[in-house]
Amino acid sequence: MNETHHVTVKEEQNIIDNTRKEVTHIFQVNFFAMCLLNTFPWDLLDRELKSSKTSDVILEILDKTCLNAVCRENPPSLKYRRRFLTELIKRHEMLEAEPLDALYEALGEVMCAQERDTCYKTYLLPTGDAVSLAENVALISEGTTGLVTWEAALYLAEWALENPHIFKNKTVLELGSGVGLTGIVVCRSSSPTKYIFSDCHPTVLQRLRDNVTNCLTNRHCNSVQVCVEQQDWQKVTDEQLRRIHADTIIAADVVYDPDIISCLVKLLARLFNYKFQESHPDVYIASTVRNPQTYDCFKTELEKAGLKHDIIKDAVTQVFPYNRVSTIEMIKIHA
Ligand SMILES: C[S@@+](CC[C@H](N)C(=O)[O-])C[C@H]1O[C@@H](n2cnc3c(N)ncnc32)[C@H](O)[C@@H]1O
Repeated sequence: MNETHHVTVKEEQNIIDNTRKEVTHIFQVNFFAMCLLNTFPWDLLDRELKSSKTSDVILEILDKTCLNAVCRENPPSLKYRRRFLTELIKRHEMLEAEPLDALYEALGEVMCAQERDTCYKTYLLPTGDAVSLAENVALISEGTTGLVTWEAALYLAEWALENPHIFKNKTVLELGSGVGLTGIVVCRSSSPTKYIFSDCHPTVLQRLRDNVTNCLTNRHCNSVQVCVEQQDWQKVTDEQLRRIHADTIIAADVVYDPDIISCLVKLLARLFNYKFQESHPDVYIASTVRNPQTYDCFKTELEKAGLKHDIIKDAVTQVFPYNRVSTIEMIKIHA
């Protein structure tokens, strides 16, 4: 019997449809997280345009990005949308097809509007749910790094999605929460009893409160008790720590400046040495290793404070789009 399988017209159409769905989905995920435009799969789009000989895929992308309801409500920055639409128009022009009115109308709309300091980045969860956070356009502003989501926060959130048991029915304290991505994902996916977001910077705290209020409504996690606290690692009191009584402590990208390492380690040592807690908390810290010297200094300080650590090497499923070139290391600290 001849076992050669000839691809039927229907199967071929299915392959084409799936490829198109995949391309439009990647464009949507990258657009809402405001990924660099050169990380978009433009070559796949070009191929799709050439093979289908229609502009349909461009219209689908437009529908899933600039014209999508999420974009109307929580838009990426104007500059970003302008550059995105300009690139989309360029790709479409290469097809030598009739100009698409919808593309030019969308560009016209963003050309007239006025840029703001704040934009929205939206991260899509595996359930399809969106987490839209108000973030600053600049990586550092108002003297803080806390107004944007950093890669280690996205990594820690991906790890949390795969390890809900670490958080389920626990009181979780997050140090240096920034705009709140990790905690919001944990609260939406892992059913902690209580989640305490914390930071020291007043503008960051205000932004954090807004994001937490918008992203953690009763619809998302009605059983989690959520609060946002001002907590400076240098000033946090025994009374505050006693009241929080955390089972699990997490932090992302808090080891970036040699000046703050010593007060962070002192706080961690206090958390381990408290008599009021029958058992030690579980402490997980995810860090982007930008400067190996700074990171080594953190580990040396941990050792000096009598704290040991294990490197967590779990592979995580990639959920969020971010630059995975830099090394991100997660450690679990123990006494
Ligand atoms: C690089 S950002 C990381 C924010 C967030 N965890 C993320 O990864 O997206 C560092 C955060 O640590 C906070 N931070 C720095 N020093 C602190 C201190 N002494 N006490 C409390 N928070 C601090 C900053 O305000 C900032 O929000």
